[in-house]
Amino acid sequence: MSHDPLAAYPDSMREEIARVRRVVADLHAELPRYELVVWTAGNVSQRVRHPEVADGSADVLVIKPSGVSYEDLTPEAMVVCTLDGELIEGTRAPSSDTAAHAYTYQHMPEVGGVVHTHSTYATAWAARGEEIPCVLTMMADEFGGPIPVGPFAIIGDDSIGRGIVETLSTSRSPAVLMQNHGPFTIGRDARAAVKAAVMCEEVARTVHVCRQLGDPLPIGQRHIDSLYDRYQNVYGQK
Ligand SMILES: O=C(CO)[C@@H](O)[C@H](O)COP(=O)(O)O
Repeated sequence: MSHDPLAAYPDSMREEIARVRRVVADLHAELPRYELVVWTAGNVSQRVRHPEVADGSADVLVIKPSGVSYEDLTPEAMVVCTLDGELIEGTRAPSSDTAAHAYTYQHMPEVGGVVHTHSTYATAWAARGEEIPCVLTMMADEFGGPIPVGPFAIIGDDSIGRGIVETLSTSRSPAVLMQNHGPFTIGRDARAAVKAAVMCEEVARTVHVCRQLGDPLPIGQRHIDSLYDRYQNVYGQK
């Protein structure tokens, strides 16, 4: 009889994992569509919460397999891991950034989605280790201030995840520019994290272009707070 790696999880969680497989597979197509990646250089994940373990310790994450072309990322190709980054279900190894995603979920319980790209303009700011100043109303809306820089960290252990959490735990921004590497974004779900990645690249480009023409004008903190509050709590279809 074949072994079911998800057998220990409640039926409702297994159904949610199947749904999130489709969500995460579909969202990966947004990365090349918005020109945030080349080749396979980006990844998306979403948390699935265990309905009977409130502290999040039994949650899992769904992420793409490492090094697989975006056109081959079907729901069945997605990989399910624990929040320790251990493989639960998948036919290929999970993304090489799984440890960073997992650490973020472990230490930021409100986070439901994580995205990593090497999008050109945001990564250029990361290469300089300079935060993107909040000089656009669009930045105040989505980021609530500057987009911060996280520490230089080498892939392979928890150091990237630690840098993401240390930086974003003291910022309203859903995006962090990991020095010399590129942007990581978070959200209440994977779609929100993908939106943050799209908006991060857009404002990185706009502020870069602005800086070619002169010095951008600052926005007063009172206005940044007001814009952020409106966008986060009023804007759009509720
Ligand atoms: O930054 C890196 C490698 O340095 C990774 O983000 C890869 O570029 C994408 O890796 P996979 O998700 O395909 O494993």
